[in-house]
Amino acid sequence: MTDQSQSGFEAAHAPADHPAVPRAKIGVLIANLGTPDNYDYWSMRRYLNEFLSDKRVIDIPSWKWQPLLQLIILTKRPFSSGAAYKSIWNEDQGESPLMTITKDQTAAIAASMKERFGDGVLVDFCMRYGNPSTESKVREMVAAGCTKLVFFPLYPQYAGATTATANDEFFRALMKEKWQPAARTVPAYFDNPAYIDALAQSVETAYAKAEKKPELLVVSYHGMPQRYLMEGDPYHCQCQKTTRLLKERLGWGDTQITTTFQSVFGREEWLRPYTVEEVARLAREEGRKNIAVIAPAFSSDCIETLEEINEEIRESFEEAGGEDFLYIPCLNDQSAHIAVLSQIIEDNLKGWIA
Ligand SMILES: C=CC1=C(C)c2cc3[nH]c(cc4nc(cc5[nH]c(cc1n2)c(C)c5CCC(=O)O)C(CCC(=O)O)=C4C)c(C)c3C=C
Ligand SMILES: [Fe+2]
Ligand SMILES: [Fe+2]
Repeated sequence: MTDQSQSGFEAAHAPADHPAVPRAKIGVLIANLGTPDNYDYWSMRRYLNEFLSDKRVIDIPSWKWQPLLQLIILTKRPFSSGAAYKSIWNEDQGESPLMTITKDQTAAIAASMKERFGDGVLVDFCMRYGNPSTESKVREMVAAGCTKLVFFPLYPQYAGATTATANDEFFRALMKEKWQPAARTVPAYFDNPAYIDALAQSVETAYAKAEKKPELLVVSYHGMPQRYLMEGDPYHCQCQKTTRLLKERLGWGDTQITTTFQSVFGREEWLRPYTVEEVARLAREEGRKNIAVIAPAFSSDCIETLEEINEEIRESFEEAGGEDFLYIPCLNDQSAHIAVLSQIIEDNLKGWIA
C-alpha cells in the first residue's frame, strides 16, 4: 500500500485554515507521441508545427529551419497529411486511431493496476504534442495527491525524437509544480522477453490465419535521419536487436525476416533500406509474391501503420508485381501487450508500493 505518512500532513494537528492535503497516491502517466485534434488544415498545421518545431525531432538551427517550416512545409503538408488522416479517422469517436487505442490501453492498464494495488495508483495518459498535454496531466495528478510519479513513454525502442523529448516535456512540467513529486521514467523495453513473445505470438496468429503463408516477414520501423545514428542515438541498434530477438524467438533463419525503415521526411539520408522501396524490390527483383509486414516500434496503430504501411507500402508492393500483402496489426490493447506493459510498470514501482 502507499505510504500515507509521505506528505507529513496530520489532519488532527493542522490549524483550521491549513490548505486541504489529499491522501498520498502514486501516479502512472503513460505518454504517447500525440496526434491532431482533427484533419482540417488548421488542426493539422497546429499539430505539425508543434511536432516539427521540436529540436529533438528536427535539429537544424531555428534560423534556417523555421522559415522553411512556416513558409513552405506548413502551407502544403497539412493538406496531404490531413487527407491521409481522413482516410483512417475514427469518425464514431471523432478522433484518430492513435487516440482511441491509447485510451483503450490506458483503461486496460488502469484495471490491471487496480487488481494489483487497489486504489492507491492512478493511471492516465498524456501526449507529447497536442492534447491532452503532458503539463495538464502532471498538474492533474499532483492535484489529485500523487507524491510519486512513474512516467512511461510508450516506445519500445529509445530515440531522442520520441523517448527523450517525452521525458524533456515531463521534466518541464515538473519544474512548474510547487510541491514536486518524486519521479521515475521507464526506459525502453525492446529486449524485454515478454514484449518479444507478444510480438512473436502476433506473428504466429497472423500466419496461422493467412490463406497463403507469407514467404518473408518485413519488420518495418519508423525511420530517422542516418546522421542521428552517427551522432550517438541508439534507436537503429535497438531496432536491429528487436528483429534479431524476434527471429530467434520464432526459431527462424535469416531468409524469413528482414528489417526496413519507413516514413522518410525531408531531403536528408534516413536509415535504410526504405520500406516502400524494399517491398517493390522484393517483388520486382526477387519475385516475391507473398509478404507480411509488422511494425514493432509502434505500440499502437496510427497514421504510419494504417495509412503508410497498409495503403502506400501495400500499393508499392502490388504495383511491382506482388500479390498477397499481410499487414500484422500493432499490439494495441491485446491482452498479452497489456500484461507486458503492466508488468513493466509494476517493476518500476518497486520500493514505492508493496
Ligand atoms: C516510433 C517511433 C518514432 C520515431 C523514431 C519518429 C521519428 C520521427 N518522426 C518524424 C516525422 C513525422 N512523424 C509523424 C507521425 C508519427 N511518428 C510516430 C513515431 C515516431 N516518429 C508516430 C507514432 C506517428 C503517428 C501519429 C499519429 O497521429 O498517428 C508525422 C506526422 C504524420 C505525417 O504528416 O506524415 C511526421 C511529420 C521525424 C522527422 C522523425 C525523426 C527525427
Ligand atoms: Fe514520426
Ligand atoms: Fe508517414
